[in-house]
Amino acid sequence: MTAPWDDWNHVLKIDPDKDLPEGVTYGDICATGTDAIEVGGTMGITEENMQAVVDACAEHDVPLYQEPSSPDVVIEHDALEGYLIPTVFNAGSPFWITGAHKEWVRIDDGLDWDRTTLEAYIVMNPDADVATYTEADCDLNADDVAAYAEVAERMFGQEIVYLEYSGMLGDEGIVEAAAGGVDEATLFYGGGIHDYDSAYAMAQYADVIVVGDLAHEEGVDAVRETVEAAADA
Ligand SMILES: CC(C)=CCC/C(C)=C/CC/C(C)=C/CC/C(C)=C/COP(=O)(O)OP(=O)(O)O
Ligand SMILES: O=P(O)(O)OC[C@@H](O)CO
Ligand SMILES: [Mg+2]
Repeated sequence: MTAPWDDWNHVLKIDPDKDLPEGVTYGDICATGTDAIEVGGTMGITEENMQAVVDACAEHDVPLYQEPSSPDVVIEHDALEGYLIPTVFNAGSPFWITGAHKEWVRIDDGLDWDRTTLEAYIVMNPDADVATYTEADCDLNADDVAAYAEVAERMFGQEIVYLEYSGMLGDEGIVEAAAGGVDEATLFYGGGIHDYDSAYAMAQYADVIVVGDLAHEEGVDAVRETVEAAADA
């Protein structure tokens, strides 16, 4: 079975709690050539700010996915292709592995499983909000990361393994190890991508690179460079 992300190289992650640079519109963001937009962040996420970003991107021609940080910010919107739901394999509490998901299933009896896919996160930057929030054990070497990736795919049938360095550029050796741990699963890499070279370095090993803060801090020309690198790698 093929999934949309089998054909992706590049994803933009738009944080509804952050502004765009002066003069940049959501239309500009959607026209960067990225393969898809994920709307999500760790802190300061509400149904209202999620809705506002999806509304602003809705009329533009790019696949839109919501990446909720908790069940209470999940929104329904005709413009959404689907939901990418994190599960944090190296979280300090099972709440972030299955607990939040159990709550979501319990409260939402109309949950649209056909449009829902999990992302098996391995969180690597101890200083990122997502690491403190989920109390992730980021003290992992290349073998640990490769093994988590293999466990995600083989034991838990995960289609997407997400190596998350949010806020810092990852170690190439670790990204290579993660790629070695998966067979069929799609490897997403995110964190610290800020130009062509950093994008290329990560995209050599990852199937899909995710670019976040650059869109909020630098704008569309910088993002376009990373789209180009992802296609070249
Ligand atoms: C069951 C449902 C619907 C949701 C639970 C989903 C889980 C387990 C969330 C925990 C992990 C999490 C908060 C993921 C959000 C996506 C993410 C990693 C965003 C980037 O975060 P940072 O870059 O650290 O945060 P900011 O940029 O917001 O500071
Ligand atoms: O903001 P950056 O560091 O680009 O990280 C992207 C993404 O992986 C965050 O979840
Ligand atoms: Mg971030």
